[in-house]
Amino acid sequence: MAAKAKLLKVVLLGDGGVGKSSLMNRFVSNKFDAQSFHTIGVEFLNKDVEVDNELYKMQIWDTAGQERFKSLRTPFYRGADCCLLTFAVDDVQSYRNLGMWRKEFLYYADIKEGDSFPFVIIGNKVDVENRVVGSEEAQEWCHANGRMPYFETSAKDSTNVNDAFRAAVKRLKELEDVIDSNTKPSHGPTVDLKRKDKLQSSGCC
Ligand SMILES: Nc1nc2c(ncn2[C@@H]2O[C@H](COP(=O)(O)OP(=O)(O)OP(=O)(O)O)[C@@H](O)[C@H]2O)c(=O)[nH]1
Repeated sequence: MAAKAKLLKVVLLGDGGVGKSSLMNRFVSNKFDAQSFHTIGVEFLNKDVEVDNELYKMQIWDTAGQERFKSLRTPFYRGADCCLLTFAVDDVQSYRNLGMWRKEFLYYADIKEGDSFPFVIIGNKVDVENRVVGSEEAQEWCHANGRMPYFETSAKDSTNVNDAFRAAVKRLKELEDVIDSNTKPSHGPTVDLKRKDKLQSSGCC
């Protein structure tokens, strides 16, 4: 019998119009709609993936980025296993808002600032000619804010979309490995690491 896939709740956040729905649809159905409408509330789709010989069912929650839908999206943050924070490389305000999105997620997911949590940052729309956010600048921000993995994607032409979603699973596994190795018996001082939410940021990768 085939092994059962582990269910992972993945939340997609970012300003309205940066391409969250388009990324989800490209990843799950390999489709792109140039006339994509704003999301109202949340929608989710599932996709099975294999990472390091393990099966995962990624349940991807696409949220409405517009401020007026805040109360509709925030109840869905709790229980998330990973979070993809998205901006568009041709929209500097969406890049400046990354910190706000991170804070909003941690607050409503009830995760303490400084706790270890698998975020991945996505700079979408790299196919456009008028990009205004540079790669290095974005990478530096990711490094300074918990060494989060950074991917530049295009939902339109598929660039890096699979890799960005899979990176969320890999990041989760990396942080779990850090927790596992920290909870193995050692001869050092005893620290209560039974609960994931007590682990401080490990700052790997
Ligand atoms: N050129 C280009 N356009 C894109 C890309 N991804 C999305 N778009 C377009 O950007 C617009 C907004 O895309 P959506 O996927 O609806 O954006 P969203 O982040 O889900 O927006 P909200 O639902 O309002 O939060 C649509 O016209 C898409 O076709 C991309 O990679 N390249």
